[in-house]
Order: sequence, then C-alpha cells, then structure tokens
Amino acid sequence: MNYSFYKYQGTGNDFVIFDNRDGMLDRIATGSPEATEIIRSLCDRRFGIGADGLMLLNRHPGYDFEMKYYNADGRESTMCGNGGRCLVRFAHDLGLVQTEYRFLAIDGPHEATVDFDGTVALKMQDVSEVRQNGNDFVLNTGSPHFVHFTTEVLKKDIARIGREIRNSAPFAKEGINVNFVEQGPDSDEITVRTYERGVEDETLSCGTGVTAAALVSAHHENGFNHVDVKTLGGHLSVEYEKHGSNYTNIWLIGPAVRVFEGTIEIK
Ligand SMILES: N[C@H](CCC[C@H](N)C(=O)O)C(=O)O
Repeated sequence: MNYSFYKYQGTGNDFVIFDNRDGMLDRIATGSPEATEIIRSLCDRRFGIGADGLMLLNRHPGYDFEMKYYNADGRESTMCGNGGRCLVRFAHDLGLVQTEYRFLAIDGPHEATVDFDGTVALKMQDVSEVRQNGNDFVLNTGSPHFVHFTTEVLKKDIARIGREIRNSAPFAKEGINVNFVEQGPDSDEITVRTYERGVEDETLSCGTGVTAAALVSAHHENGFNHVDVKTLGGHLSVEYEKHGSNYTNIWLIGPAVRVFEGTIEIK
C-alpha cells in the first residue's frame, strides 16, 4: 500500500513524518521486529527516504495531536525537541493554524507556537536533576544527555569520541546522547555538536541536546536566561527560568522547514 510522507528538517535534524490521524499506520507503531525494521528502512539514507528519525502525527483526545517518535534505528525513542518543532510546523502546514498548540509526547504534554516568520517555539519539560563531574554534566531534557565542555569543538572527531562515551560502562545499557559544547566569547552564546543515540552518529543538531547544553552553560543566573546556540545545522535559542537547581519555563526556539513530500509503498 502507498502512503504519503513528508520530509522536514529543524536546523539539519531531519525527519520522515506521516499523518496517521486515520490510524492507517498504527501497524508500524507496535514495536514488533517487523515494525522496527520498516521504520529503520524508511530512515535508511541509501535504501529508503533517509532521516535521523520518523514521526507519526496521531489523534489524541484532549490534545491537538499526539507525537510518536522513532530513532533511525527503528526503535521508539524518548523526546525529540527538533522533531517536536517540526511536527508542530507540519500540523500548521496541514491547515491546523493556531496561535498555540498543545500536544502529547512520550515525556508528557508540550505547548508550542509558530511565529509569522515560521519560527517554532517548543516548551520543554522542567529539569530538576543535573549531575556534574568537572566539565561534564548528565541531565534529562526529555531525552538523556551527557554534556562535555571543550575548546575548538569544530575540530573534534565527534563521531568517534561520542560513540566511545555512549558505549562506555555507565551508559552502554540505556545509551545516552553526547554533546560537545564550546562556550562562546559572550556567556550567552555556545556552539554544540551532538552524537545521537539511536542514530549512532553525529547529527547536525539535537534539540534536547541543545537544551541540555544551554541549561548548564556559563550563562545561568537565577531568573530568566536566553542562550544563543550555534549548531552545524543552524542557529537555535533556548530560554528558561533558573531557580537554584530547578529549571522551568524552558523553550527551544528555531526554524522548522518542509523539504519535500512524496509517496512510498509500505508492505
Ligand atoms: N536520539 C535521541 C532522541 C532524539 C533527540 C533529538 N533528535 C532531539 O532533537 O532532541 C535519543 O535517543 O534520546
């Protein structure tokens, strides 16, 4: 059977999206080996459409929609910040034009807005637990993140070093996303590169990773904070309130763009 799909990218983090409000693709959401292989093959950059992840836009009572997210390895994942932003843009492009969206994801409800210039702002879950060990931090912004501050981040072999940390003893079982962060000249500007779990490679940006890096960057005073983030795929910003070790009202802000659409046969 042929299905319409849509390809979106948010600062180079790219996704295959299906409008599954009719439930016709529930069969690939079962987590079975066959369903996992279908999603993996759709994300394959040589034999499929190619993407860092795949999303289903589902109906859900009480929300504008439900987001189901799968990493490129075909397995359902924890929250995807850039994916959430792209799914809101997709809903907007489908004609669900609203000033504010409220959808359900694996880590709970999210609010989002689409500005006149197409910028999508996504509210992330609150964060209250940050573990620090020297220049390294571990926190969960909807997905688990290891954040390492370094210099000359653009010269680093992220795929190799990121893979080593992701597969190291503390993280091997569940996996973790690994972010390398360089503090900019200004305290409210950082550059972030990310090795993503489930893609098992560097992606051009990672929304929950950028959020994690911003929360623990140099520019964190109590009260409101705005951090500008450079990634290989483009610019994002993160705004949040900090009160001691509690981070609330966290927003991930940036572009979300439709690249192309098509149809594909899914047996
Ligand atoms: N690979 C991540 C999920 C997607 C995160 C990323 N694409 C984002 O924008 O947050 C994980 O397995 O935790």
